[in-house]
Amino acid sequence: MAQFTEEEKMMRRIEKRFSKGVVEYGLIEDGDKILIGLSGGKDSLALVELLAKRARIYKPEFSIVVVHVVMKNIPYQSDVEYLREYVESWGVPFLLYETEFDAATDTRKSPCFLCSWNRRKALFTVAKEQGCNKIALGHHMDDILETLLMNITYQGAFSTMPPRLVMKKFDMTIIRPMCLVHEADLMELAQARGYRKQVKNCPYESQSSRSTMKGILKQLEDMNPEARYSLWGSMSNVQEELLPLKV
Ligand SMILES: Nc1ncnc2c1ncn2[C@@H]1O[C@H](COP(=O)(O)OP(=O)(O)OP(=O)(O)O)[C@@H](O)[C@H]1O
Repeated sequence: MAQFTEEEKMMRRIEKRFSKGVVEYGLIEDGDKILIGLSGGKDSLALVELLAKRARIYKPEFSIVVVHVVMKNIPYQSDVEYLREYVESWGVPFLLYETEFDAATDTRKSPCFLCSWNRRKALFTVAKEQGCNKIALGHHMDDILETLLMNITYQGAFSTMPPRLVMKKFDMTIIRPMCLVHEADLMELAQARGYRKQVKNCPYESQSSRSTMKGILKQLEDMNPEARYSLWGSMSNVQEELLPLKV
């Protein structure tokens, strides 16, 4: 019987969960043109590899293009040449898109909100320019569960970042093909591939509530090793009759 190395086992786990997510949530269809948002972090670097390999398979037939958005007014250095080389090594076209925003014009909104809003706008602009019908983001299962816990705790809403979000108004669909992939596996992949770390020096960056939720997810898994699957399952098993719905 074939013996797999730890690295091969990790890759098989990632590819299996990636394919399951893609099929279960209907993320890729024949004729799709998908724009991948590449931040330079480990998750979107992995997403480029997974989608590039998938695009070589005959069915469904789809094409991909990658964009890295640089926010000129944020002193956040990206190693653009490294990203370009990495993406092109997978045979995928790489685009660089520079934009900026003025945090002083809307002081009611935090710079982080404005930055991510403008980054999202840039992704839509490039997707339209390139004739893409979908935008793929590098969120994984842990990101989605942490957002679920954050939305319950801070927003009082049972919601998260869905694997597939159809935005009718913009004629665009956001997809998260790594929705079932575990972050621990992506960390191993990053090490195995030796991704170059991007210098993060955004003066506004704070990850506090997300890293608290990461800790809570970990505690839940310590209590019940199946907790992540239960949390995930709860999102498609809403028992309305057992909830306090107002009359
Ligand atoms: N500067 C950017 N240019 C293009 N896409 C981006 C950029 N920043 C983020 N994205 C997209 O949005 C997703 C979520 O962004 P977020 O900032 O939460 O991720 P990250 O932790 O910086 O990086 P990654 O998820 O790639 O490890 C990324 O996975 C990527 O697909």
